[in-house]
Amino acid sequence: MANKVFPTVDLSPFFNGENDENGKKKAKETISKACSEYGFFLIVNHGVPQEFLSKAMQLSKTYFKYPDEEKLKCSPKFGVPLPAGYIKQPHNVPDKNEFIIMFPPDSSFNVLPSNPPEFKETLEKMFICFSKLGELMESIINECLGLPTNFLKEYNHDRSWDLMVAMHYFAAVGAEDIGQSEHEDGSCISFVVQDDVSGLEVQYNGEWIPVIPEEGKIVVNVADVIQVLTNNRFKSGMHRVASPKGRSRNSFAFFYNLPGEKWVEPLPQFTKEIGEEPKYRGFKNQDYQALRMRNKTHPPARPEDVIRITHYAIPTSGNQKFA
Ligand SMILES: O=C(O)CCC(=O)C(=O)O
Ligand SMILES: [Fe+2]
Repeated sequence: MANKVFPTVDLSPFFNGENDENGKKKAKETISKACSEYGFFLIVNHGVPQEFLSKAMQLSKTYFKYPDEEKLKCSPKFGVPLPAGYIKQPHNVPDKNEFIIMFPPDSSFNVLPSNPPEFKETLEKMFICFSKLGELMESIINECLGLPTNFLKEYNHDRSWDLMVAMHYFAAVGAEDIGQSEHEDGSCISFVVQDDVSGLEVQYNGEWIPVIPEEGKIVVNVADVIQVLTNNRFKSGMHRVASPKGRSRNSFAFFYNLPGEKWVEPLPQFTKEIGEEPKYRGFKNQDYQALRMRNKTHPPARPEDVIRITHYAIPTSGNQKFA
């Protein structure tokens, strides 16, 4: 079954030098439409070889099958600002998953597995591939939005806040189990590589639409930072991962982030230059990220108390949804 809603964008024109202007234009139109409606699309010919992705997925599956005592050898270091390493969700949270979080390969926070052999090196290589892909996607989105050349690149110049997560979702046991609860990503742009077990779903027109796994395709979504900068022109899509039935599921997520010290607010191009009121008050990225982290460390009793980007929304008559 192929994806009904989410379009596939061929990125090959962006690797062919200057000579496929038509191909680039088509890709940008598709991306712009998807981002203004629901924020998700898929990419092919993205420059990350399929054999490499399959190998990474296989190594990740092997790792997560190890007994806990082996996996716990990668427990996060004490005293780090953000935990990197192996983490299993506590029993009292609805999300039934475990994962390895990593920062850029040169980060001293990383605690990466020494088994299976080659897993660590593969994760590090993958991080670098995704970081490059993030730069490319950011430049395409910059063009889709008609921003000055290199605007986003200069604004988001420091890659040390990027992170990658190797995820393992446990097969469903109870009816209310969820793989990952509904959320929007707090990044600029996110990438997901899924195995062949479905689960990722995006909210669109009040329905949860599955993003069907297709070999070789990488899922891309624009996230909260882009939504705020563009004053909602591009949407940070709400998504979740359903609990896999019968067998477990593996995926990789890469978050192309904005450095913590950056100020985020709707850009003049999407507000005063076009006569629109800003839909968000400005904030320092790290303050928002800290609130999101608190959602995880101290989950609020009521789902409506989870801090999302709407925390910064300015309630106006034209912004009823956020009031
Ligand atoms: O595993 C997936 O398919 C999606 C993961 C995700 O949405 C996330 O980690 O933010
Ligand atoms: Fe996500």
